[in-house]
Amino acid sequence: MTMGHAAQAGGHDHDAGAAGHGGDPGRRSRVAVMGSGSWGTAFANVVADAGTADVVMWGRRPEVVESIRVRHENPDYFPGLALNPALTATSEPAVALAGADVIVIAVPSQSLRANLAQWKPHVPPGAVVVSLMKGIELGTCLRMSEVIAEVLELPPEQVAVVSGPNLAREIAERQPATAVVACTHEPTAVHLQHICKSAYFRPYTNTDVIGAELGGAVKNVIALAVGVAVGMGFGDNAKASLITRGLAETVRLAVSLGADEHTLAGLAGMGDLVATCSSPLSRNRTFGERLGSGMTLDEVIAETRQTAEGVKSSESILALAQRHGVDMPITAAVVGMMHHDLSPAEALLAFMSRTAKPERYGV
Ligand SMILES: NC(=O)C1=CN([C@@H]2O[C@H](COP(=O)(O)OP(=O)(O)OC[C@H]3O[C@@H](n4cnc5c(N)ncnc54)[C@H](O)[C@@H]3O)[C@@H](O)[C@H]2O)C=CC1
Ligand SMILES: O=C(CO)COP(=O)(O)O
Repeated sequence: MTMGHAAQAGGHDHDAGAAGHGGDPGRRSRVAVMGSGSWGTAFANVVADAGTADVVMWGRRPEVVESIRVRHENPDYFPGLALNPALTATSEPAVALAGADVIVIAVPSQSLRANLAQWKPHVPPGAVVVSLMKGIELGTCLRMSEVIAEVLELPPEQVAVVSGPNLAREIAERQPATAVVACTHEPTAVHLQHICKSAYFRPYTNTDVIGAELGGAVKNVIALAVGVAVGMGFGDNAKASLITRGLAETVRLAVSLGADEHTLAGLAGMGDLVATCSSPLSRNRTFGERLGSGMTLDEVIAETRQTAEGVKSSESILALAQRHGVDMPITAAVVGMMHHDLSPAEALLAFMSRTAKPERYGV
């Protein structure tokens, strides 16, 4: 299903128009979307379709930027798909960031810190920075919003997260979807909700940033495990078991880090987990499926063009869990397969031969 631009443009609320942090209630927002891969492009298009803000994208490759600007198309990620003609693009970070009151970031998680260091001199004071990323930094075990706050020296009310069941291709095709906009400062979340709410994209606010981010990061790891099971030829019982026990270990970690467990029962937790683990569009699930079907890790890596965040983040998530004394057996099995030459068959054996337990423990 692809809806025309006229159909989406009217979908925004007028009751949520209060400006966010440092904003001027009467002024139209300027949104910079940093990253023109799959999700950066699809989300920039959502904001342009919502119609309440001017949107400029930043991308590294001049030819992609030129195509977005002139032909309203991102040929690398969504060939043939018409982007909103109001979307503009640049390959100069300083140009994208100039005058932005909202900065949305969609680069691979492990490159975020280096990108922020380059962008920092151009970030306007008072801008709200929104993470679309679903990863945990290697080494520091920090969530993306924590990396943003640390490098840009921003208070929590200027840092937000958008997460949920948001497979980029479906959203680029303007299929209906929901999401969570999380910020500890609720008026900021409401402002961002206003900026990205359209006829096909329905964001809900939440003040639980920790839960929203951990839900998004851990589901990538569980999707790798589900993919492996699918690749090994297993059916829906195995998938449902991994999704459900994956949610259990996500909740254990998130709650021990201060999240509200209701967030993990919501769109950024269960919603995203179900979408990602069920969809052939998921890069993480596809990565796992290739490994489970007998390809070597090197072969899978060579075939994977886009970011499968769970591969690297599985290590930082397991380190975080160990630091907090949280048991995450599926994550441990994924780390074994991704980083320690554990075969899918060995990982399955390790998981199934764990000591018997009550369903609910350690929360
Ligand atoms: N694609 C999806 O459906 C969704 C992705 N996400 C998250 O969004 C984040 C970005 O993912 P995608 O856009 O899907 O990835 P992608 O692989 O499609 O695009 C990543 C973009 O970052 C650029 N890039 C790569 N290395 C870079 C570096 N060192 N510095 C600056 N830019 C660099 C690439 O050229 C590309 O434009 C990830 O954390 C992912 O988990 C979240 C929701 C949905
Ligand atoms: O986060 C996503 C959907 O919400 C996209 O998942 P993948 O990164 O596995 O494609």
